[in-house]
Amino acid sequence: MDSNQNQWGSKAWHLLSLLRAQSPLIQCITNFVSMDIVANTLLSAGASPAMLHAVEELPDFTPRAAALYVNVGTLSPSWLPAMTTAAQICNTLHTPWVLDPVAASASAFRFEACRELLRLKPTVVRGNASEIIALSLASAEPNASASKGVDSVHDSMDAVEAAKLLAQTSGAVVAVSGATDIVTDGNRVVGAHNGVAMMQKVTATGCSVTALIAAFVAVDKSHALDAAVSALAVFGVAGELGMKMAKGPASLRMHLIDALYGLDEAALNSHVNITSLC
Ligand SMILES: Nc1ncnc2c1ncn2[C@@H]1O[C@H](COP(=O)(O)OP(=O)(O)O)[C@@H](O)[C@H]1O
Ligand SMILES: Cc1ncsc1CCOP(=O)(O)O
Ligand SMILES: [Mg+2]
Repeated sequence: MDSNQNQWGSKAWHLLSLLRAQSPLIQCITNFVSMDIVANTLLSAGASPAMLHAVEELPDFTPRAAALYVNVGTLSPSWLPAMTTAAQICNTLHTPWVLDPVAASASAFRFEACRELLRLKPTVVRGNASEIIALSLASAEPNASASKGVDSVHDSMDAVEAAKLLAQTSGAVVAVSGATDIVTDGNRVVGAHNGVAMMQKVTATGCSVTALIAAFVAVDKSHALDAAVSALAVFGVAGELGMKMAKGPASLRMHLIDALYGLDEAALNSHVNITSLC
């Protein structure tokens, strides 16, 4: 193993250890499908999740969160003001917040909501390749043929230039999940090669890894790219370890969460596979 791998392994372990020690409160405004697995992912990693989305509660609650996670998966008009208000509170308090633009191009309403949220300066945006490609285009209209609902029709490597462009125009660190997870700040591009294909067969694994990115950013606000890469690698390693015990998607879900909870330094160091892509 080369020294870069050792450095990434040490960094990812350091951040996971901080997360376990600090147990940061992560406010999640996320879709109905994902609520259970997102909360269990955050708990097993050491964070403290809370699913709150009533606008009336935000002035009291959002300032207490160490990070905010916003996910538009089951967006409705009544939820959007909660998302934008919570993001604005975070910006005022310099609290990091992370956006998951699920199915960004599914409809004009959702596409415009994602663009409005992007204007509120998320710290990190994590999507699959189709979502990131859709959002990076200059067009004011979504291209419906460029995606299939919540699932990607592109490989993550197809989205490298789109991710760089989106990072440059939004100011966010942009992460694209897939066989290779890609993370860029518009300049550096890093690839995390962990995970197993079966993770795509468990609903809301993408939502879960975005929430995990929020937890990692909560414990290292000033290094969002490193935190995002580490979270993606940790989740991918948990998937690899979980897959050794799993018989299919349902048992992978259970074993991935168990593997994340039990992940130790030796296993993380020996599995982390992160490279610089430019
Ligand atoms: N072909 C693959 N090989 C390994 N890991 C994968 C593969 N596809 C997706 N993953 C992993 O599954 C998780 C969810 O990613 P993805 O399916 O791209 O997100 P989404 O659910 O938002 O479409 C990520 O942790 C990603 O690294
Ligand atoms: C199936 C589905 N429908 C609306 S949100 C959602 C979950 C999407 O989760 P992910 O983006 O992690 O696959
Ligand atoms: Mg998704």
